[in-house]
Amino acid sequence: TQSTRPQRLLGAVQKNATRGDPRSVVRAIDHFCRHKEWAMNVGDEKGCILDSVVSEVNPAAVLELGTYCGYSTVRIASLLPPHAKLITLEFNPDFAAIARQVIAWAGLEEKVQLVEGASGDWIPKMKEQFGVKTFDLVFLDHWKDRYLPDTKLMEECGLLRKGSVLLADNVICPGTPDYLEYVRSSPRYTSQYFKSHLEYTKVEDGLEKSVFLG
Ligand SMILES: O=C(NC/C=C/[C@H]1OC[C@H](O)[C@@H]1O)c1cc([N+](=O)[O-])cc(O)c1O
Ligand SMILES: [Mg+2]
Repeated sequence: TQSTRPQRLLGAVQKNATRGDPRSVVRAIDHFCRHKEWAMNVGDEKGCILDSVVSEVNPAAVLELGTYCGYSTVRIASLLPPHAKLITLEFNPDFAAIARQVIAWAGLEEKVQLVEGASGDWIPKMKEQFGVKTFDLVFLDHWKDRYLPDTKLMEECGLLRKGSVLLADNVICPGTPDYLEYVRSSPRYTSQYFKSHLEYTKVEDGLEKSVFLG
């Protein structure tokens, strides 16, 4: 039977990356996506911006919305201080199954909790299920029409504190216009756009970094 693109991406990791070496996993996925098959990872160019924000925030608690194959999960987790935790939500069970193996190949299972299900269902349960108080950093990379409702939900559930950083992928392509309008016009956020390109292409895209002011 025909393999899926995520399965072929995992194969490229297992073939070309070194077990326990997150940077080699990132490099193997980028090579696969640039030279074999495009896939919707944040990619190397926007990935560098992601790395710089993670390093600047130095978060103890991170939430990622939209795991896909675990590329950004590995990038983020590889930069976390000891005892820091990353919870990543993925709705699609096939993607989740691949991501678990990519995260394991990178040797980052201890730092990552992958949760399968819908963000709208899980966000209200974060505190009781995972003992989370607030998130220092949230990376939004899931369905583009869920960025705004899920951000409002995180506010309502008290998951954001003064200084929490939201970093959103694809604010230009595919685009998240309602989210962008909200974080840029709300007095509760200070927002900054990092211009870049859609992963592995010359199409404009960018990341929006928004600091919650409490
Ligand atoms: O839809 C995107 N991401 C959300 C993914 C949604 C699907 O994967 C996770 C979720 O379970 C759903 O099945 C996306 C799309 C493009 N794109 O160019 O179409 C580029 C990107 O960086 C993206 O994150
Ligand atoms: Mg994306």
